Amino acid sequence: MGRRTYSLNVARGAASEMQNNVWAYVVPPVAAVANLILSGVLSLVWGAYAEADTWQTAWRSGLILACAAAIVATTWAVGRARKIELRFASLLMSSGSCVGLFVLTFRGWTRDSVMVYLIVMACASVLLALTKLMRGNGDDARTGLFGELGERVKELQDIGATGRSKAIDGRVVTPITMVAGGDFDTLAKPEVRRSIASALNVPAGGVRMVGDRNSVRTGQMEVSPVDTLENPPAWPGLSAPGGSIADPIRLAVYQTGKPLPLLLPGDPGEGRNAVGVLILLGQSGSGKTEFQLFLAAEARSRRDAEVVYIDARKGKQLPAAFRNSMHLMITDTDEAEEYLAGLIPDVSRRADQMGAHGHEQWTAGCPRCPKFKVVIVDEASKFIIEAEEDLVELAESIRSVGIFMLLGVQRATGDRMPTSVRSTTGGAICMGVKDAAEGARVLSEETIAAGADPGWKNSKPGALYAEIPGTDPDDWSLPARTFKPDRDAVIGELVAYLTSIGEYVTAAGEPEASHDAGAPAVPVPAGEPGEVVDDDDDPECPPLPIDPECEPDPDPRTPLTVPNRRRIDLSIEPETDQRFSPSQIREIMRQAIVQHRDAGVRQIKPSSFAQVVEVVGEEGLRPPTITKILGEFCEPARGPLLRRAADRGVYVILDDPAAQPALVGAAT
Ligand SMILES: Nc1ncnc2c1ncn2[C@@H]1O[C@H](COP(=O)(O)OP(=O)(O)OP(=O)(O)O)[C@@H](O)[C@H]1O
Repeated sequence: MGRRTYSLNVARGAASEMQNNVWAYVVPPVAAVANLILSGVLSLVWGAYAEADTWQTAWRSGLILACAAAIVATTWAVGRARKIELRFASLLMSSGSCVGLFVLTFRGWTRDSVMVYLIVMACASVLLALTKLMRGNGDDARTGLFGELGERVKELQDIGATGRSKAIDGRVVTPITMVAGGDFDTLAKPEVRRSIASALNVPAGGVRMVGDRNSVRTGQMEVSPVDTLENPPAWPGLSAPGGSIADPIRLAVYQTGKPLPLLLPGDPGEGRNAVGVLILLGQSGSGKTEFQLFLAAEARSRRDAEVVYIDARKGKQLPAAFRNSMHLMITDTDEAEEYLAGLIPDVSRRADQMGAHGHEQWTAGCPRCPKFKVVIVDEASKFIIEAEEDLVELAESIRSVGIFMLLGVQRATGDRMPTSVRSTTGGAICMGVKDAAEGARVLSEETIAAGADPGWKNSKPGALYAEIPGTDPDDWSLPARTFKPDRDAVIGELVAYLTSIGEYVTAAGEPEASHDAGAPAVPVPAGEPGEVVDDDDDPECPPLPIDPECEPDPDPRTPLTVPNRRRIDLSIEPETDQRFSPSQIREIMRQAIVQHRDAGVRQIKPSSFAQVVEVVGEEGLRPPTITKILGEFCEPARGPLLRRAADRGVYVILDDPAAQPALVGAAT
């Protein structure tokens, strides 16, 4: 008795309430009968059958009238929140009781008066019972289309106001404004989000509360009814092969279907910082390796990036074609430590190089900046612990010199990820971990408070939350997922691209990595600042358009060294004070290359033209000019006569100027 059970099924948009409380139905008729008995007793001792004088009758009836008025008024007031049916039935019940009590007490019982009383009270009891049975409590939160959700919404209305909901990208977005003095964050509590998720029967992570950064009172509730990340999207291919590393890298897709862009360099124009060090947290099996492979392949396919992949644990298990595609692949712990230690002096070298031409930070498209360096360190915990100071120093300094470092870790506990390192990182990506608390080690409080819960463990590999510069902070608590892994396709496309630009060559049938690390981002125009450029104004030889597929030498300012080896007679005699036009210089160099080829020489370097320099003179053929001209000879428009070899600053002389460059297996 007295137990109530609810069964709620909001998913069907209906709710029902079963009432086992029989008192609710018994009390009204019993009370009506008790009231009748009471009126009989009162009529004998106080009312119609008592020998009362006028004064006694007056004050007794006055008292009963006052009590009756109080009962009727209270019934009316209390029933205000109830539906009109219940209010009417309860008012009929109480007023019927009061009128009946008064009339039967002071007029005496007649058959008609008793029958009228009984009929009215029976009617009121039936109405009450019906209302109870059919409409629950008969109040506004009665079972209905939204069941208890209506009650929750009503509660919400007491503390704030909801705006009109909109469906955006598969989510239902509802603006909420709290009452003055209210705090939107109270809605972001996990228990509130969970009860809303439960009421709506959506996944726990399907309810986000995104606060307004400019107001503590306003925000929006986002409900994602369907988990669109259940099936990861198919890999759409490399996002910008041959493009700049400054172009967004497409690695994952938000739950809303929007791509998650990864922008590694900074952009002062847009007020965006370079990422510098990025932490990738995820337990074993959460999809870190696939993420790193995607990222490495994407970065390697950008013309101005140099990619170093460090995986001392299972690097040797990675496909050979992938390993050979990297500029530098390190699979040995000692070598990795040595490399990371060497990055510190590299930072100051790069800073000097950029500072020399007045750049405060790495700038996309700058011909004098070194290539953007992408260093991916899988299983980085070991290095983080052993080289904490070095990593802190790197994290503080690499951002501006065009280095990005990804540190992949499985745990981010204090012993594996010191606060000193965590506080200097420029972003974090959290894949599946044990629970939200583990994720909170790398994600911000706001992200977790808004509803981010990366506790997928390894049940949803590739699912992640990303806090990275260049993304909307409102999206930091929005889950995303990497593309469905397809290593063969990723590596195949990368190798095809590298082959097409001559940076993936094979020797004896085995792929070889190209090693042009440190080369300038784009071809360097001839001449230093202030120096007279020798041929730009020459109408006979307009400068060729810059071809990203044929990059110049790493550092064209390196002075030429004349090797001690057999010279080839070019049959050109130096003429005193003779000045060569740019087109003549090119012709002489072309002849030199052809003669080298005829003599069986397969590769040349800028230093191979020492004899030409003797003829033309240093003024006409400075090192940057030689580099530029050699670059031009790689152009399809100029033959091509050469193609860049895997080794830095080395060019392969092509047998047939019309031959396609960079065929796999071509001689090096
Ligand atoms: N987006 C994705 N969708 C579906 N499966 C994925 C996705 N990303 C990765 N996987 C799969 O999840 C599994 C684990 O991925 P991966 O090896 O990258 O995890 P990991 O975090 O590197 O694990 P470990 O640290 O143990 O190497 C692999 O079978 C991989 O193919």
